[in-house]
Amino acid sequence: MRTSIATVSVGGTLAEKLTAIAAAGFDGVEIFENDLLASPMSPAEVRVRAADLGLSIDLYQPFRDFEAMPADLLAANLRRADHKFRLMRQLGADLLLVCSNVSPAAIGSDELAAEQLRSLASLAAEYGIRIAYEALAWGRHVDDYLHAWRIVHLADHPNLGTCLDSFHILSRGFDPIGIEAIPGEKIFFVQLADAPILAMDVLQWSRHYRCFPGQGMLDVRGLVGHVLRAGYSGPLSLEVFNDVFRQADAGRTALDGMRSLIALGLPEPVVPTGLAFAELAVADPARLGELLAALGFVRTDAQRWEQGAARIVLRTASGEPELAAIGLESPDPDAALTRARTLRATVLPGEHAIAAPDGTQIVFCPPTTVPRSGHITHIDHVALTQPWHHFDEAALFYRSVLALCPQPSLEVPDPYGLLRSRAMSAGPVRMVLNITQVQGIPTQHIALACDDLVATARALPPDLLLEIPANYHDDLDARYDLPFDHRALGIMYDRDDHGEFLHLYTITIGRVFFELVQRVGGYQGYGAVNAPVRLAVQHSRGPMTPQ
Ligand SMILES: O=C(O)c1ccc(O)c(O)c1
Ligand SMILES: [Mg+2]
Repeated sequence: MRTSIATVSVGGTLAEKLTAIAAAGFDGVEIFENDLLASPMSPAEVRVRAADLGLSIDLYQPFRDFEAMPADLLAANLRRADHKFRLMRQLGADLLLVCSNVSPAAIGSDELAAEQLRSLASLAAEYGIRIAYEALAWGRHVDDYLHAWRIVHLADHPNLGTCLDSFHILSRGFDPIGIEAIPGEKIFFVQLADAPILAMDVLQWSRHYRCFPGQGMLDVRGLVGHVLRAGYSGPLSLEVFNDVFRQADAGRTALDGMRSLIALGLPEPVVPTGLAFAELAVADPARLGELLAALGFVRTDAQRWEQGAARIVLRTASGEPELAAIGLESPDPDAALTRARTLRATVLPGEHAIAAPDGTQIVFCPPTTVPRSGHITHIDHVALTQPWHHFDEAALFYRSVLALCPQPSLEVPDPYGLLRSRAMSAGPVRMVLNITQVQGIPTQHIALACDDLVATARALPPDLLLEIPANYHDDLDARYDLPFDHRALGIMYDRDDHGEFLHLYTITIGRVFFELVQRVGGYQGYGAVNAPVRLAVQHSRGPMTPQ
């Protein structure tokens, strides 16, 4: 399948966009009109530049508010189209996207829409150009892909087909199964975008929050299946409007887009079965060793500390302690590494090691079984702080390379801003991605699963624990009648429909702190309701000093 991407999807000038898109390995581009209008390059120069970079120009877009207009506007509209066809000839593009009319002047008549689109297609044919008609999710009369297809069918012109855009179809909840009823050769173009589920006006949602397939919650993979079964053989093209991507590095965004398309073509990945270890890079392991010993860990060699299946490695390195590597138990480490390589992940020296977007090393390990040795049984989750403009990239990486399922994003108030948090999980493997724009050194934490938190907390020296304000404990007393002394033990608490969650935090050393968690029943979350209190205390303790 050929790959393409709309220039609107990445940041930079048109020239910078084309360079980044070519470097990421795309076959072609959709030229977005705004990018051309703002460019000092003439259409002919753009054509040459794209050709030099090995990119075909697959589509020019958008052409707006054309169909089903009062008869007296048709001539002016065709004149406007004629200008664009001349432009496209210089550009070397032979496909024009016409999106459904949003003008209040548009008339709700399929016959009129078909008739005017037929005139447009006839004019286009004189230039060797074809028209792809797309239903915008907020079109005035046409907002459904099957409605757009009915009009195309009615118009019955060889130079007129339809353009399917996954966002417009899936955002409105339309069933994509209907795609299979459209003859493949009448699907002239396919645009792909994902999006997080947000309750907002669909136009705002589309223009600001689209993301690459796999980064959001829409079933883009399923839609592509329908498109292929319909017999479509043209390019799969990414069309993403995203405020963050516009500001991010074009090369990195384009590569991420390419990764999302590669992932769509791969079989479902091998799912990891456990968190094998967490490795911290530390200059002076003494303080962390002291903390681990207090938590009941036993040192098994110069660098390794273990308790049950929870393994912490302290690797000597300069700088503040930070999380350097995470071990993932995989039923097939070789296959996991091959998949990562296919998805253009950075493969590191050493066995089965790759780099996550934030530089954290991920190591695929074979599963092991370990006897219990204390109350701490294994690593429950690892929380990583991401730079704000790499959040979606990280989500795609953890999903496509590591087979973790994204959970909905949460927003957590911090005294100095807002923290966005998204868990990625597969069974017992849980990672939490946090982004914050709050000034300070971003923290990372390792949450250790414990089978009796009350007993463990009793044995801990209080000066190693984060002190939780009395107001929090007063509120817990108001809400629940808990059978343990949460106040004296410094334990925080949450409950959902499936079970209970008890947790506490250690002090922060460098960038890293530990959380001890006990899940009772089938509690699904991470105690996010308590995170604002934890963040406020961590700020007041001062380890997150502004950089
Ligand atoms: O937001 C828009 O107007 C717009 C334009 C062209 C498209 O292909 C599209 O999907 C959306
Ligand atoms: Mg589109």
